Amino acid sequence: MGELTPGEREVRRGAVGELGEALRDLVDAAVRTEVPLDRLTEATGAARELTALLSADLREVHEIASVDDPETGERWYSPVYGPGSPVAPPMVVEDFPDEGRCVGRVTVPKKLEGPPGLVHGGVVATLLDHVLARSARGAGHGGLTATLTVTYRRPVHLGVPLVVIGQLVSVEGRRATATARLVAADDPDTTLAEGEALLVALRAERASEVFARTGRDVGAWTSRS
Ligand SMILES: CCCCCCCCCCCC(=O)SCCNC(=O)CCNC(=O)[C@H](O)C(C)(C)COP(=O)(O)OP(=O)(O)OC[C@H]1O[C@@H](n2cnc3c(N)ncnc32)[C@H](O)[C@@H]1OP(=O)(O)O
Repeated sequence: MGELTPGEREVRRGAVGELGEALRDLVDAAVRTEVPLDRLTEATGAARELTALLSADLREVHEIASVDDPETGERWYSPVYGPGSPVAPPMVVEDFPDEGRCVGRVTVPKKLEGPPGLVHGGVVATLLDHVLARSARGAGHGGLTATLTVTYRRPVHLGVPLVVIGQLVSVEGRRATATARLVAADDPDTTLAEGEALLVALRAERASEVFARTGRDVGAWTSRS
């Protein structure tokens, strides 16, 4: 599919979000089901039919989705916040660019479980990484994560509304430092996990090389974004 007009993109984004929600429900059912074997087999056949339906027109692995805007960095299939992603929790993020801050709200479902009943530690790191990079990007310092330090202070439970706050702390040339906290929405004074990251903006020519395979102009990871 070629580039969409803004109107077409909005319509398609709505449909992509609906499919994403339906697939997240499906994934949730798939990881929680205890139905008998014959039902599992029946579901496998139905899932394969659905795959064939969607596979009639697929992007190559590096191609950017027609619903995305690579210049602003919007990713409709982001594994963190993408409305179309079956694997995203998904997190809903509010940006406060003037304050170099962003606030994510998320309730992590069963599919992202680590220890029984708890959120997988790698998922905690992913949520923190996202708000760390995003707080810097919102304030005009787009960059890739060069270092990420995560401190796990308390177990993070599945099915509980969480708030993840990213804050840009400092900028020096192409380097930005940000910190983040993850708390339960009903107990915001108790830090469950915290993160610190160094984000390094790509030089424009390096960004062209790194993203060449997408075939599009991707500006969101350089210092001008
Ligand atoms: C709307 C929706 C929004 C959506 C918002 C979306 C948010 C999504 C968040 C996802 C974030 C990710 O997962 S990003 C993906 C994971 N990260 C990556 O893939 C990065 C892989 N690493 C690299 O590509 C590279 O190592 C870089 C880019 C980090 C640095 O390489 P480079 O660009 O060549 O930089 P280089 O010249 O070496 O260094 C530049 C400066 O940074 C310093 N520096 C570089 N690396 C380090 C380091 N590890 N520790 C300390 N310092 C370092 C250097 O000393 C130097 O300082 P000085 O000499 O200038 O003083």
